Amino acid sequence: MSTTDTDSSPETVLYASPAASSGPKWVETPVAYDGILLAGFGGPEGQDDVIPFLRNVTRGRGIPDERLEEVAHHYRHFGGVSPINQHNRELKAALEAEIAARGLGLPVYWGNRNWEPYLEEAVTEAAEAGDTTLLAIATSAYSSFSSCRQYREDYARVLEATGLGETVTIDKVRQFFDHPGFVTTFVRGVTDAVSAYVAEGIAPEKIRVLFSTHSIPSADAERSGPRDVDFGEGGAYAAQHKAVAAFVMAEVAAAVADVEWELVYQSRSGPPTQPWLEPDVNDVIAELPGRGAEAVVIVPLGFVSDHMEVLWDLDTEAMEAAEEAGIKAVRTPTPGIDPAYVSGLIDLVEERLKGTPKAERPHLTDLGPWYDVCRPGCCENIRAGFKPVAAGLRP
Ligand SMILES: CC1=C(CCC(=O)O)c2cc3nc(cc4[nH]c(cc5[nH]c(cc1n2)c(C)c5CCC(=O)O)c(CCC(=O)O)c4C)C(CCC(=O)O)=C3C
Ligand SMILES: [Fe+2]
Repeated sequence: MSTTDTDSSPETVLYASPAASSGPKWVETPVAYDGILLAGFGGPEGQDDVIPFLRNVTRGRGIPDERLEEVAHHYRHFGGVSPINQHNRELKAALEAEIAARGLGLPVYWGNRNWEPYLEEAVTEAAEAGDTTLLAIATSAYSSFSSCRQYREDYARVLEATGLGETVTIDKVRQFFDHPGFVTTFVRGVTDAVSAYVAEGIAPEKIRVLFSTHSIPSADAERSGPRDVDFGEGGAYAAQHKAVAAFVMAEVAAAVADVEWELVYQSRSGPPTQPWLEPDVNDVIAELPGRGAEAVVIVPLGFVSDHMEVLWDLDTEAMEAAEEAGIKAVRTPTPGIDPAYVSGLIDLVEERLKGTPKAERPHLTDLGPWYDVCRPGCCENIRAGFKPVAAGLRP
């Protein structure tokens, strides 16, 4: 399987033209970006925010009220506060420090898709400062509607809503699932966890590593990534996770021991009649003792920080499942503001500023380095219908 650009030569990296309204839409020379747009998911920061936030997230997608109540309960348990905004404040500060250390002189504007500060405010602030050629970093590493295209739809929606569509362009860095900066935390976390179990006297054959990511509708998964490349069952989304997990486990085998692993899914929503990616993390944990496991390492491979999906679905529910199953369990860290992750994100910015050829771009799996510019139809979602997107190749 190859992921060469499908409608241009594999070596060709395309860049947005700074002038959105005139001239070619895409050019083949690097762009002098003048600001970074840090795009977050957003989360509530008090009990009164919880329901309005959930309505924002599910707007137009027909999530039943019962499901909203169920999810509201997870937030209420933590005082109505998701840690995700605080993570992004810290990430913004860390990115600014790295940019300053490298003398790049780029401001970072932070905005969220679903809660304050909204992307609208960030883009308006950038435009007011005269920073109109923006490079977005979304806090999301893989390809799928929810993890890539929906961010691009929101950039387009915000440009329209603010009336800045003719003055501001928003490009994005490539999906970074296999960039060393993102993967380092997971390699270290799994290596440490497996080593600790072995040091406790647990044989490697009795250990299982479960890589967990957000479940998505199977139909979205099939459409993840560029339209005309076949990535097998689960599309690019599943293929990317499996490739990164295999890389991590090869590192663990070299450092400690060979350990069995599996990709599992969490946080499913939507009606039971709609197929989503499986198996569920808790179902697999329940079966582990019957398969000879005594200890499990849970790896939040799909997530960049310890937000609600990690705190509730893994640290609360999956830990309970492990206790019920009578096996030992640990959860490894997310990248958060790991210096390797922060510096990796700025490497992604620099490769765009410099126009680093694809062949020289760091990537740890055969699937990468991923596209800078999403191809037409990439990560489409037929349920949500067609909406305009930014940061894509014009059809
Ligand atoms: C792939 C993926 C990521 C990873 C990529 C990325 O990070 O972007 C992600 C992240 C997140 N998802 C989050 C929260 C929610 N996701 C929901 C709903 C959904 N997520 C989906 C997918 C993903 N989600 C899907 C297919 C749905 C259902 C339909 C829909 O709405 O598209 C709902 C609605 C209620 C429910 O159905 O559970 C909530 C509240 C938070 C914030 C956590 C916090 O506050 O700390 C974060 C970081
Ligand atoms: Fe989600």
